[in-house]
Amino acid sequence: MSTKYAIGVDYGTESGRVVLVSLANGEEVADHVTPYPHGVIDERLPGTTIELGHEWALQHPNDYIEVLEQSIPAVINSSRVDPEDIIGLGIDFTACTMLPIDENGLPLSFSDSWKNDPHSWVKLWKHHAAQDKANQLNVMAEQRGEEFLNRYGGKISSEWMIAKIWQILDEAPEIYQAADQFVEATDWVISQMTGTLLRNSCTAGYKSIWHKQEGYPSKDFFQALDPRLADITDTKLRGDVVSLGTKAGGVTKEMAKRTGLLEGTPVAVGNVDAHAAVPAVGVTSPGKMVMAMGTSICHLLLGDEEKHVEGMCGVVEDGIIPGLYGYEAGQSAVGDIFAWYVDYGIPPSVKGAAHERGLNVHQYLEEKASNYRPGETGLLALDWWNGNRSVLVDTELSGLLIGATLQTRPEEIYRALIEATAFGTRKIVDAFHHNGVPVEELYACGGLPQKNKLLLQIYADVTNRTIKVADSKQTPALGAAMFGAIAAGKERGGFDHVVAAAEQMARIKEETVEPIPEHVEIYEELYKEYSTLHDYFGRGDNQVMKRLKALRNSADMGKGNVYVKN
Ligand SMILES: Nc1ncnc2c1ncn2[C@@H]1O[C@H](COP(=O)(O)OP(=O)(O)O)[C@@H](O)[C@H]1O
Ligand SMILES: O=C(CO)[C@@H](O)[C@@H](O)COP(=O)(O)O
Repeated sequence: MSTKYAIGVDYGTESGRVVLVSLANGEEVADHVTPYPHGVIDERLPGTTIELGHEWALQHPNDYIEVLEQSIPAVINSSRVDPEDIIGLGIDFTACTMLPIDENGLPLSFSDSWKNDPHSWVKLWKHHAAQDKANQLNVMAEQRGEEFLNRYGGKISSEWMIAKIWQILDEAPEIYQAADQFVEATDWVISQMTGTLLRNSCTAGYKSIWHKQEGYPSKDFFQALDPRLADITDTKLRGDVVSLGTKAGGVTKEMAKRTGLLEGTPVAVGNVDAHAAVPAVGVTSPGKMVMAMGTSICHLLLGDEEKHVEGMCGVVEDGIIPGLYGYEAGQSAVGDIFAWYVDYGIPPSVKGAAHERGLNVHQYLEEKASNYRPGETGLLALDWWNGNRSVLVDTELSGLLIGATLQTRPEEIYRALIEATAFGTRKIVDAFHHNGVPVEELYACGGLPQKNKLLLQIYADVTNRTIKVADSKQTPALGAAMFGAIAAGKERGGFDHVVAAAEQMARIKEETVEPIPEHVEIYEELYKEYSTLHDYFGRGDNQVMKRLKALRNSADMGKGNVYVKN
């Protein structure tokens, strides 16, 4: 039999990345990136003057289709692989990235009647404007002693499906009414490729409070939350939930024409970006935490039993690898914090100096920051520029930098920001490790490990653990391709289980990043300081961050420049 291939599509925050992968050894034969034409929509609706409020983040559904149309032909053409030999396709996506669709499966934002209402658009994972709804949901669930809350670390996040839907219902009841269903973007894109809409168990489990045995929370719970939500799971969230690797269908004639794939090529049900990365680095057993490091960090871990860990995003049976419990936690901003600093925080002289050296600003600051030893900057930061996902689960928290003096230099702040994100990861590692879900080793994948060596060393030092690094440019896409090959099945040259796919295709570098004992010692001291600040500002002793956000919101309302629904 000739070599067989699969395609994996990774839908990130800013772009979609497509890889064409050999099923013989996981080699990425070709890859192509399509930046989303509309990017992250967080100021105003495209082509209008309709302004969005703070914490809003939307996307354009057509951008996702653009990725398929641009990048799939590009990888087929550059690899010269015969489409006959491309036996399957899988995708992974940011999540919960959700949208309302009509009876024909079309996004409401495509309709002239609704397109000027921001609530008809895709709400990106980092849309944080539903925090109020998440708070109310958490209070209600706790008062009623809802069991499900334990599976989500004690709190449901505002980033997730129910809070986002409830915000729509509250602020735009007409959009709620008009929506036939609310779906994850990952499921919607698959429906556009195959003509079949199925909900995958990964996003349903982690983002929509669905449980393999118990299903969604009870009608009683939704009734208590808001009587208008009572039937939601039978209506707007209806539909089969199927496990990862299930074949959703074959590529339609129309999509075959637009992508160059053969009609009928098997397509797997949708998956989540970070979760797809786990088998792609060869992790199929407990004790190994995978960090998908990019705009944000997602931390994924496997276990034999269901344990409850403070502030984790969720534990879902079969959620990552069938047969095991999959745990997820995360940090809502990591690369995004460095991007913010580089875009808004540095003087022009740094840009000029970087340019002269032929480096981008990140590379320049990394190089200069590498000359400092741990503790030498005298700085410490809290990494909450986009709120705290784990372990505090509070998007209303914000960033903090302490220790700045007239001598403080930009590269020192850059280093302190990296260290802060490493301390945030250490909180997550400790939360699992001390609650019966051991973390022995770390695996790094995503864009950051490829871009910043200093960052990886700091993470190894702060967590005092060895880090293994993915040997793949597009790890989630490689994982998605594995699930595409599972959808195709063994008889067509694919696989019958993800463990078999991982054994053959996973890619990890030989070289590891080891903690440096002298650094570990100093970071242990700094971590104690971080923990004090973390608890003081994050656990209610000092609510200054929330009061500041409330003041900012009132000021904005006064100026009338926040999107407010009548
Ligand atoms: N040299 C660098 N060091 C640290 N962060 C970087 C560097 N270059 C880019 N970044 C950050 O990487 C992030 C993008 O990560 P990537 O994994 O490529 O994308 P995504 O999060 O969309 O999957 C951006 O937030 C950007 O600020
Ligand atoms: O939350 C999840 C997955 O559960 C991610 O999709 C989200 O953090 C976005 O990931 P990226 O930072 O774009 O890689």
